[in-house]
This record gives sequence, C-alpha cells and structure tokens, in this order.
Amino acid sequence: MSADRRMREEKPVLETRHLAVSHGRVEVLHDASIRVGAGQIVTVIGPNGAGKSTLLNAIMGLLPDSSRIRGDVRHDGVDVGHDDVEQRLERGIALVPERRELFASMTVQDNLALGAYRRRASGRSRAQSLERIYALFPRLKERRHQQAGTMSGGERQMLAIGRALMSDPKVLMLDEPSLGLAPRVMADVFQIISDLRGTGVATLLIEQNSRAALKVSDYGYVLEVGEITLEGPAKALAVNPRVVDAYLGVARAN
Ligand SMILES: Nc1ncnc2c1ncn2[C@@H]1O[C@H](COP(=O)(O)OP(=O)(O)OP(=O)(O)O)[C@@H](O)[C@H]1O
Repeated sequence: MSADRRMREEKPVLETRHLAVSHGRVEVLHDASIRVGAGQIVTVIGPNGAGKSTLLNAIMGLLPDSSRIRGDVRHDGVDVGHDDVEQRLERGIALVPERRELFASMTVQDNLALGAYRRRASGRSRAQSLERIYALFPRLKERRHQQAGTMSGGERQMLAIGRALMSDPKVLMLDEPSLGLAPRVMADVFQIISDLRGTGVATLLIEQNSRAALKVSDYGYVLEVGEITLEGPAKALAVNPRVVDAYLGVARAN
C-alpha cells in the first residue's frame, strides 16, 4: 500500500487536529493537522522559526503555562491535550529535545536509567529495554561507564535517542537530531533513525536537513510561518518543485 493511502486509511498512533499555539498575542502555530501511523517515520521540514519545535513541544505538553493552545493532540485515538508530560510519557510519547539535555557528569548507563523514570507499561522490563537499546547502539554498550559529557557529538545524540527509548515509547519525536554533527556522523544518525522503523516505534522527525530527512521518511509535511503548506509521501515531496526550490536546492544541500 502506498504511504499516502496508508496515512489516510490507518488509525494514526499520533495525530494533531487544528492545533494552534499562541505566545501572548502572537500565534506561532495555526491550524496544524498532522498524522503519524504506527511504525512510520514522518518528517516536518521548514525554515527557522516556522514553529517546528513548538509543534513537538505542544504534543509533549512542554509549552510554558502562559501559552494558549487550541485544537487536539490525540495518541492512539485518545485526546491527551490535558495530560501533563509524565502522563504523556506513560502513554508512550517521547521527545528528544534539540539540546539533548543529557547529564554530563553521569555515566551513559545512568543517563539511560533516568530515561526510564516514567515509562509505558509495555510488558518489557527496564533491563529488557536497556538490552534492546544496547543492541541498537553497540557503541553505547561499549561506553556504558563513560561520562556522558566526554562522548562525541554523534554518541551524545545516540545516547539522547537511547534515553528516550527507555520509556518504551510508541512514538518518538526527534527535534533536529543532526544539528551540529559532522556529515559522516549525521549519516550514522539518519541510519539509526531508519533502523528504528524495524523496532515498531513510530518517529516524528523535525529537521533542517530536509534532504536526509525526506530520504528516511514515509511521509512529510512542510511547515512555513506556523502553517502546514504542503504534505505528501516523502518520495513525492522530495521531487516536488516547490520543495526542491525552497529546501533541497544546491545552495541548501548538506
Ligand atoms: N515561549 C515563547 N514565547 C514567545 N515566542 C516563542 C516562544 N517559543 C517560541 N516562540 C516563537 O515562536 C516561533 C516558532 O518557534 P519554533 O522554535 O517553534 O520554530 P522552529 O521552526 O523550531 O525554528 P528553528 O528551526 O529555528 O528551531 C518563533 O518565532 C519563536 O521566536
């Protein structure tokens, strides 16, 4: 079945409906409706300041109390808009924030353990989750006693993803995972994102590196000035002249 048909027909694991966010009198996200199907990788691309992080933070329940939110956030068909962050984690939503927010002086393994303080009741034990993450990231296993702050940029990103996976999420949201990474390391991180598909976790990815993001994704959205202006199967977006022109042109290729 095509990614487009699957998106329309399958019950999404994560969905926003007409989501709008205002900070004071400024509305930074307008009427954003997106869907992420089970096991899919969905990307949101768009320029700086378009509202991409705001979208992820609204889904995770991380916006400041002063922000005004309208519209719905639904997980597995349930409205989670009134849940706090811990409840959303327990339902199976996880976010790797742009700044990764690791505990630099703690070991890799202790950082992973902290990722499990709130988790979905998946039937998998914490030890099983840890083994699963070490299987996905052998490098983290090798370095499990190393301080997180002494890891390379790519390793820290792997650790941030691994820590989020410790909550056994159904949906993993990644905010700019390739930010600040050297091209070769970036390629490793995108390979990991692609490998996540095999674990059954759905991924919602926001990225400045549109080309690489569309390459690993099933479906994509373009977010511009707070609005979804285009959507479609990632393969189709990658050859859409408007996307090519604005986001994949030679000058922007990286
Ligand atoms: N707490 C806040 N108070 C006021 N304005 C905010 C707040 N958070 C975000 N904004 C504004 O909302 C807009 C969208 O920001 P957001 O961080 O979501 O964009 P983005 O697409 O993720 O950008 P980037 O790619 O640069 O990270 C920006 O103009 C930003 O300045």
